[in-house]
Amino acid sequence: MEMKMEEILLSSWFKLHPSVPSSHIQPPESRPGELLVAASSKTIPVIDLGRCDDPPPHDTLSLIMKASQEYGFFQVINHGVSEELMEDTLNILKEFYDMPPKEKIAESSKSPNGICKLYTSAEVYRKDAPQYWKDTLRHPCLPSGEYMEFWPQKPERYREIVGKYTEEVRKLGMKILKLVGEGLGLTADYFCGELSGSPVILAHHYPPCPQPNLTLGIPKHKDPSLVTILLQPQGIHALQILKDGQWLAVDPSPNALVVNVGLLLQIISNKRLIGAEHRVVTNANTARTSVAYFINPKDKCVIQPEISLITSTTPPLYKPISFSDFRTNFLIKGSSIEADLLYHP
Ligand SMILES: O=C(O)CCC(=O)C(=O)O
Ligand SMILES: [Fe+2]
Repeated sequence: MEMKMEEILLSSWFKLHPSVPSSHIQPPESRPGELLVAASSKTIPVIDLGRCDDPPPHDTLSLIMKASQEYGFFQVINHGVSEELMEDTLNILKEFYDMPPKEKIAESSKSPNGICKLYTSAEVYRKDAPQYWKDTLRHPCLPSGEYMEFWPQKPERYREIVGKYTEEVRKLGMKILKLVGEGLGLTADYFCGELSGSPVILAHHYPPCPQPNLTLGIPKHKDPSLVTILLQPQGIHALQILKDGQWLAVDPSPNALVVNVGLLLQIISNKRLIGAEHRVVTNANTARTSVAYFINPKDKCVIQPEISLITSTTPPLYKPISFSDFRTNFLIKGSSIEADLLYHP
């Protein structure tokens, strides 16, 4: 029997189960075992962007490049996005997820082609595979405001707050991409045009889970973006990154945003920068809402190693692919698309 969307949404039914249903139990090798988790003192770098203009100017740049080479992940503080706006954005999304299922679905189903939508893992992952412990609201957030007429209108201030947040976080993203461009020896505006022309927002909601050791919020993956900027609440250690075979928990710094290199930037930089693998674990006590801002190219952009980074000793590692093909393949295969794009797997 087909289930209705409002019955599928995890945020609607999780309270009904005192234990994790078999559909959501991960196989033993994917479970968030304790053994691989590094000591909590070992975490990703925190970079102070407020010092950007301090001499010597290259300090921030070299910290960003180093973190992007060694971790593919860092947190930024004094990043220019207002604390109040960050709090308002997390709160409005919590309010969204607290609405009755039918209302949530109606508010996120306004676009004719499903570009703005609310989904649960059953819809994007194979239905016969183990499911993940989250729901996601996804929609474009173009600087031009295009598609905003399809965004939720409830909670009442959704468009105002998320519109303002995505505007501010874009400025931060472009600042970081300019520094990365400079660090790679490219022109300052290398990433400014169509390569960063199609940002989207993914607002995730992970309800409390009665048996966190059996489930995952998001499985191990690299982001299909140039760069992702993540807003997350304080006090919950849910995001983990894979570094040298160990899972490192990201310890949310006060008022920080998390920045990570996506697979597209790894390809364009011919692997000078790495898109680190990461995952999200669940917890028994507190619901977690996080907001990922993906800086994505326009569909027609061709993603390939930048020619000026190719030398006789550093030949291109990846085959060219249009972003629209990349996106379609990523939906089917996930991060394993990386191996398909290699010239010499
Ligand atoms: O919720 C998080 O902490 C991470 C989300 C994430 O990895 C993603 O949206 O790709
Ligand atoms: Fe991710």
